[in-house]
Amino acid sequence: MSVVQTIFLQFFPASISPSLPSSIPASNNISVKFAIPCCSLASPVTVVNGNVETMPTERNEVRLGLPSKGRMATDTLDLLKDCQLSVKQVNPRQYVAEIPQISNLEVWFQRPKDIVRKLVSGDLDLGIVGLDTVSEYGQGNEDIILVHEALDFGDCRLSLAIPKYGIFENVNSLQELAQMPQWTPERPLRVVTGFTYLAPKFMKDNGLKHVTFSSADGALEAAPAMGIADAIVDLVSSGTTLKENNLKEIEGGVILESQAALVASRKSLNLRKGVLDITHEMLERMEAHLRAVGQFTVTANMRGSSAEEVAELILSQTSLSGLQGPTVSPVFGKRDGMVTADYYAIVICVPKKALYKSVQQLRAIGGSGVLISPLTYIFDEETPRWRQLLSNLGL
Ligand SMILES: Nc1ncnc2c1ncn2[C@@H]1O[C@H](COP(=O)(O)OP(=O)(O)OP(=O)(O)O)[C@@H](O)[C@H]1O
Ligand SMILES: O=P(O)(O)OC[C@H]1O[C@H](OP(=O)(O)OP(=O)(O)O)[C@H](O)[C@@H]1O
Ligand SMILES: [Mg+2]
Repeated sequence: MSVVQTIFLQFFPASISPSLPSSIPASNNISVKFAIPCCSLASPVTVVNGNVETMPTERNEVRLGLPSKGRMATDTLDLLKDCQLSVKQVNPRQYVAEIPQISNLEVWFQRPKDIVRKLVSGDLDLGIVGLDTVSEYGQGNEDIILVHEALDFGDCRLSLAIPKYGIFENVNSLQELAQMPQWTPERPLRVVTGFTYLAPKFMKDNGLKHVTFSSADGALEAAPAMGIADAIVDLVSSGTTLKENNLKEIEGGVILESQAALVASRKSLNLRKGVLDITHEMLERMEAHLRAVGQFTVTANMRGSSAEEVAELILSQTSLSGLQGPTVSPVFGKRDGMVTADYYAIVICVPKKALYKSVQQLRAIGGSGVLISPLTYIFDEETPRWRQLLSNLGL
């Protein structure tokens, strides 16, 4: 990690821009903070990697935005709980809370779209929201960084859907939809969606010309049957809502795949004290938990004349190799006054789907006293996502 130097300079507003950025080489990673005396309106600026950045609003606490309601709210709290991060909310109508395990962190409950907006405005530093919301409301803003893009809940896809009936009966791909003679400048394809940024962008990127959009917040699936629209762009998970409303997805019609993600403001990571450390801790806890989901530790006793012999036996079985090979330790006993190891205890890590097969294979090679317990965390040496985040920040 490179060193970030901080230089405090005093200056008057008129002298700010011309000389500073060019005098600082981009590779030097120098952070320059300006204190502006007698001028409460101007924000301090910082130079990171040669770029001038405005300091987000002055405050000391780090802020994490969590969904206040809707289907993501409970799952988000459950994930944090599984990471031993308990969100303490005094009462459900209060929008601020704390996580006692992480000091100086404020939790703010907000609607998902507002979490993204507030990350962009600098009113939040971190957030947990769906990737669909990040893309729709972040609109490609480079200040929003995906810290963990796969939190393993809120899985859905943003998809274009059309009726199964009428003129669409034999239309099964985006290409076929685009080539329908019905769509003209006078009578365009009418699409209803809550994704008013992503949907038009997708249609444009895919060369669909005669399209108009209207927006609605919910129950979009009713619009085609009501005659209000020809097609919809909405989230699909199980596909039940589409099916129940006689709609279908088409080939090439998936706009994006989504699940919950941990996101952060680049500015906050670069400039606000404590944000990078808190992000690191949250990322480590989340990765350790998510890696452990569905994994079990299996311990058993095996008879053998040496640890190597037992290890060889175990490694000869396809379902018993574990995360990094088996741990084999001697179990000592006393025979004829001599301390000997007739048994070896083995410990392996097995995914849930291979659990029963592993037990069968262990028994087949002489394993006994098989104990199984679920894994809570797997902490790796250093998470690739952390390295990627640092490199993304130029650190
Ligand atoms: N059917 C679904 N299955 C799984 N995840 C979904 C589904 N629908 C939405 N999501 C995920 O949950 C997030 C929140 O959706 P939800 O419907 O709770 O709120 P919203 O409709 O976006 O918010 P609001 O009601 O405040 O406008 C979505 O952005 C998406 O990531
Ligand atoms: O494929 P499915 O599993 O049927 O899920 C898809 C539905 O879920 C979401 O609606 P939600 O239930 O959030 O209601 P909303 O329209 O009020 O947001 C989405 O807008 C779809 O309507
Ligand atoms: Mg919804």
